Amino acid sequence: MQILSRPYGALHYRLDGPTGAPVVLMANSLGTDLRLWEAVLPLLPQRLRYLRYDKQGHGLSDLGGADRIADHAADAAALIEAVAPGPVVVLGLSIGGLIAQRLAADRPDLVRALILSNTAARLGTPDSWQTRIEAVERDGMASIADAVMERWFAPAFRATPALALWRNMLARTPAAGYVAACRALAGADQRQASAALRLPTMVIAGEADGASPPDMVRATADLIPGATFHLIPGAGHLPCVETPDAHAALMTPFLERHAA
Ligand SMILES: O=C(O)CCC(=O)CC(=O)O
Repeated sequence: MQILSRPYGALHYRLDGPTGAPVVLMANSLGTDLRLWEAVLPLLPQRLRYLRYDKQGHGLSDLGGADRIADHAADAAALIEAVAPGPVVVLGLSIGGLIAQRLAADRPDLVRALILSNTAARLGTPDSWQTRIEAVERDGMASIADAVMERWFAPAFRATPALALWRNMLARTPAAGYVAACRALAGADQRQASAALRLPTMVIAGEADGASPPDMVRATADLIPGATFHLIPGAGHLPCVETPDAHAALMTPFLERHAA
């Protein structure tokens, strides 16, 4: 297990791939840990190195209490500086995509190109996040799990035995870590900063995504000059889990081109 020391404690990460190869940083969604990428990782170019991590308050990382996306972006910057010779390609999914956009805005020296999957420059509303925070604080993580599974996955995947594992991952996320990340999402509006981004960017949506529907994702692609928009038919919020072949097929040419 690999650990980066942060002021609040340990940040758990994992680096896979050939020593010295160009690095791709992968930033997870809300309520998931670095296992999010396990199905898609073997399908991506094997000449590259993949740096995954558990954002604070998730997986094996300590709870930092960060309630701003900028704090999560600072963790990502520290990880790149410690582990990878930046600039790197950053792949962020959902809140991970907001972290990626913030990182590219705050530390353009560390980011070579962006893949923004199932995300937007603004996700939900402060009120919708407050409602979710109150539900978790009152009734615990398990109380929101069924509704979240419906937003994460299309019906066909929800009928498979694998659903139980993803439900468990969510339900076992520390409530305090989840709530802190919800607070960061409530305050996150990257629209102005992302409109000023000037780097190669691909944006991916899932046709059946109930958390970041295609129109919302497309609006963010339209905001970033030169960004390309791609839709995965039948995919929900986590195409790296549900349709890894299609997700990898879209990302591979971009990675081959931009991960120097
Ligand atoms: O997945 C994320 O990072 C945030 C978007 C969301 O609300 C996903 C969910 O439905 O839990």
